[in-house]
Formats: sequence, structure tokens, C-alpha cells
Amino acid sequence: MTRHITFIGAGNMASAILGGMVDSGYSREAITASSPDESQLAALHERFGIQTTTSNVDAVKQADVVVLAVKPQLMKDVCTELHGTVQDTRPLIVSVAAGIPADALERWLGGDLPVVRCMPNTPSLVGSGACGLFANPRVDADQRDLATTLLGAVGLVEWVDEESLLEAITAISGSGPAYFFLVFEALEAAGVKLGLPADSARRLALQTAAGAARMAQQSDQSPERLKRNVMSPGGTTERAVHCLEDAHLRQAFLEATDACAQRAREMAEEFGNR
Ligand SMILES: NC(=O)C1=CN([C@@H]2O[C@H](COP(=O)(O)OP(=O)(O)OC[C@H]3O[C@@H](n4cnc5c(N)ncnc54)[C@H](OP(=O)(O)O)[C@@H]3O)[C@@H](O)[C@H]2O)C=CC1
Ligand SMILES: O=C(O)[C@@H]1CCC=N1
Repeated sequence: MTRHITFIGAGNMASAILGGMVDSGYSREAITASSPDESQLAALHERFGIQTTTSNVDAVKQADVVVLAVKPQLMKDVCTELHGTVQDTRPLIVSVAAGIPADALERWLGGDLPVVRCMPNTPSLVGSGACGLFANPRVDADQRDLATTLLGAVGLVEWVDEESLLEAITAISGSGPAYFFLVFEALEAAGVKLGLPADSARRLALQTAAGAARMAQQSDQSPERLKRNVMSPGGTTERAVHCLEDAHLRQAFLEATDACAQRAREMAEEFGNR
């Protein structure tokens, strides 16, 4: 039986997930998105053929699953608005918001509801997402499978048993696409400085990243070994990699991911304890 999925919010993350679902064959008639922004809704309807409304309450009435995809600072108000309806219809609640604890969502929605908290990422839009999931104790096996199907339609799914591990997942894969986009920017700029046309430098950088990721995914060898295979002794790569190590690239990643996880904890305090 096809379950009706309603997205509250129609921005980057909602469109990435629902777009991926439609592309993977999920019924468009069974997807609704709600947002105050009519032009955003019209664009989603045009692109994916899904149902849209500006009324959050109307949107959740028929939903088996409600995906909360608004900014963390708006979450309490949105949940409070939906409280009465979801207490009647009792859908599975799925939140993509960084930092907002499952028990805060459940409390704001009136209590005693199955809540899955997830940390997806924007490559879901092209079916290559990576998503961490945590279920509160009220989520049953069928709802867990439903959440796996929903997010699995747009990429890799990893369940965690401890909610705090979603902070680590935010630091690695939730925010992670931005780190790689930054590297693409830097490599393109470096290529231009070395004399390549910008478009050519970009294509080469992106293809190299995609090839390296695909190779690492398909290989039995560790990334460390694969890196060694490129580094001919006394050759060009060895010199480049030494420069990156001397520039403390590993330390920079440790600090960046630590800062990211710390910000997720702060957001739980800032927006979750209301
Ligand atoms: N972007 C990312 O890479 C990731 C984001 N997340 C999480 O996803 C959530 C959404 O982020 P993102 O998609 O980037 O944000 P966006 O700002 O792109 O999307 C938020 C959407 O919510 C809409 N909105 C605002 N107020 C309401 C309301 N009262 N009722 C319904 N919809 C409303 C916005 O409309 P309008 O534009 O008119 O304000 C917009 O469509 C956040 O909680 C974030 O932590 C998680 C993982 C990755
Ligand atoms: O930057 C943010 O807060 C969101 C959560 C993970 C990716 N984007």
C-alpha cells in the first residue's frame, strides 16, 4: 500500500528528498509539500508533479508520514500548529532538522508519537544521499522499514541507536557536501592559476572527485592504500600530499567536524529546550 508522505517546508532538503523519491518511482499523487512560499510550491509542482498547499494543517490530514523540513528555529511553532491534527491522525513523524532532539519534537506535537530523527544531505536530490536515522521508542518495526524506504529511495541509510551519534553524522555527511564543494572550488581556482580555462579545471576536478569516490567505494583497498598507489616514490603526488600534510589538512578536518558537532549540540540547547 502506498503511504502518503507530507513535507512541511519546501526548501533545499524537502525538494532534495521528494525529488529523489519521485525520480526513483514513488507515486507523485502520494506526496504533498506545504510552505508559505507559493512560488516555491509552484516550482515543485511544475518540476515533480506533486501536490502542494500553503496550509500545514491541511497537508498533514491525509499523511501517513509527516516530514518536518523547516529551519530548526521555526520547528517549535510549526509543531505547535500541527499538534491537534497529528494527535488525531497519529502519523509517523520524520524530522530532518539539525540539532532538534526527538523528545522536543514529540513534546511540541503533544506527546506519545513515533518520531524518527534523521540527518540527510543535499546529494539526495541526485539519488546519492547519505542519511543517519534515529528512532524514538514508539517507532515500530513497520515504521522503521517505512523510514528506511523513504530515505533509502535517495541514497545510503545508516541507523544509529544513540541519538547523540546524529551529531557525528551531521559533522561527516550532513554538512559534508559543503566540505567537498569547497575542495572543488579550491581545485578549480588552482587549475586556473596554473593556466587552465576555468570550465576545463572544473570538469577535471569534478570528474577526479567522482572517480576517486567511486573507486574507493568499489575497491577492497583502504583509502590510505589507494592514496599510496597514486604516490610514486619521488614523484609529483608525493610532493603535493606532503604539502597538504604540512598545511595540517587532517587537523583542519578534525577541528571543522568538532565545531560542527558542537554547533549541533548548541542548537539543541538553543531551539530544543523551549
Ligand atoms: N540544507 C542542508 O544541506 C541540510 C538541511 N538539513 C535541515 O533541513 C531543514 C531545512 O533546511 P533547508 O531545506 O536547507 O532550509 P530551506 O530554508 O531551504 O527550507 C525551509 C523551508 O521551510 C519553509 N517554511 C518556512 N516557514 C514555514 C512554515 N511556517 N511552515 C512550513 N514551511 C515553512 C521555507 O519557506 P520560505 O523559503 O518561504 O521561508 C522553506 O520552503 C533544517 O532544519 C536543516 O537543519 C538537514 C540536513 C542537510
Ligand atoms: O548547516 C546546517 O545547519 C544544515 C544541517 C546540515 C547541513 N545543513
